[in-house]
Amino acid sequence: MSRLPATELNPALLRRWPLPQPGFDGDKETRGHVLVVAGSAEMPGAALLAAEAALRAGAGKLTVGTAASVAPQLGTALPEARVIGLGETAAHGVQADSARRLGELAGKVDALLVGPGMQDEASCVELVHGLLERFGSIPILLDAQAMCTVHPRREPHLLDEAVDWEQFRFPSPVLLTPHAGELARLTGKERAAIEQAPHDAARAAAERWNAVVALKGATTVLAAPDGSLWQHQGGNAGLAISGSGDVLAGIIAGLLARGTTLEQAAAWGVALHGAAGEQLALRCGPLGYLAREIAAEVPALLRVLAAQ
Ligand SMILES: NC(=O)C1=CN([C@@H]2O[C@H](COP(=O)(O)OP(=O)(O)OC[C@H]3O[C@@H](n4cnc5c(N)ncnc54)[C@H](O)[C@@H]3O)[C@@H](O)[C@H]2O)[C@@H](O)CC1
Ligand SMILES: Nc1ncnc2c1ncn2[C@@H]1O[C@H](COP(=O)(O)OP(=O)(O)O)[C@@H](O)[C@H]1O
Repeated sequence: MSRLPATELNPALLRRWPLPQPGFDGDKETRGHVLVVAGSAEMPGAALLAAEAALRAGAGKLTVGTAASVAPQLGTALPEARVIGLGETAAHGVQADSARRLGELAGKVDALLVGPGMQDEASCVELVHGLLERFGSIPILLDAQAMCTVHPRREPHLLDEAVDWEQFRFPSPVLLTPHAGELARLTGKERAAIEQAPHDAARAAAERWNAVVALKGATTVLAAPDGSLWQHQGGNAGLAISGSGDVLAGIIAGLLARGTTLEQAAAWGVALHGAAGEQLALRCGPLGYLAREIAAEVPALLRVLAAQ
């Protein structure tokens, strides 16, 4: 099969791919309710970064599921959210049976993000499988630890002996947002090999797992299971900062809640994140701006990109 080259994700392309816009009389429900399952005792900040970014991308309503020990602080830091405290494992993960509790929200939320700042791979993977069963009809983004669902590093026997991980595929596409280090870990390849051929790596992962894959880096490559391929060049090295990927995941989840496809949310999310980095570099300097400052740039950029 001939392979088409990657399409450049630039403002002109995004203009031809407009985001769903609410009517002037739309209430918050019309812009979507996003559920973010994220954070742990050691990384509560990742949940805060991702969840706030979802609202900055225009989602109307936000619920966060996080480790019970940090839920009250998260609720105080993010008063716009409903925060559900979930039982914790000894290894600081969210207990897998939390999928049942969160499942009460099925039918009430429009997009699901799982993974930023989560710990305990085994419980996380079981939790994700439980969430996939319950939220299969809405768009799902798996980031960070939650991506281990495609191939757990440790203790797969704890999960389901019948699963052949080499054959694992999502029953319907989800969105994955690995950096090269994560994709290396998930595929068993060397990070250098991924970095040398990111287009091939993203496309192979998308086809293998039946996922839309955003392979993050200075150039971010976006691949769909049907072989479609985009790339985004923009932003700057200041975006390579702790928590930046958590913000990107939140922006994309917010766009998904507004009614975009997985591909469109990833394309717009990557472009908005890069443009936010460019704004911050102009205002603050090329390095040293903080991940927590990225999301606040997004509303104005949405206006600019949508209006061009
Ligand atoms: N405030 C917080 O609570 C934060 C939590 N974070 C969470 O920390 C967890 C682990 O993050 P990391 O992936 O940085 O884990 P690691 O720092 O453990 O990195 C894993 C591997 O990937 C490589 N790697 C890291 N970043 C890379 C990149 N941008 N490109 C290529 N290779 C890269 C590393 O060299 C390493 O081999 C995630 O759950 C994330 O959500 C981080 O996002 C930082 C902020
Ligand atoms: N040199 C660069 N130019 C543009 N964007 C970059 C550059 N380096 C990293 N990025 C972007 O910054 C983000 C970093 O995400 P990630 O590595 O997951 O961070 P973290 O895990 O610390 O939150 C990605 O979206 C990546 O594409």
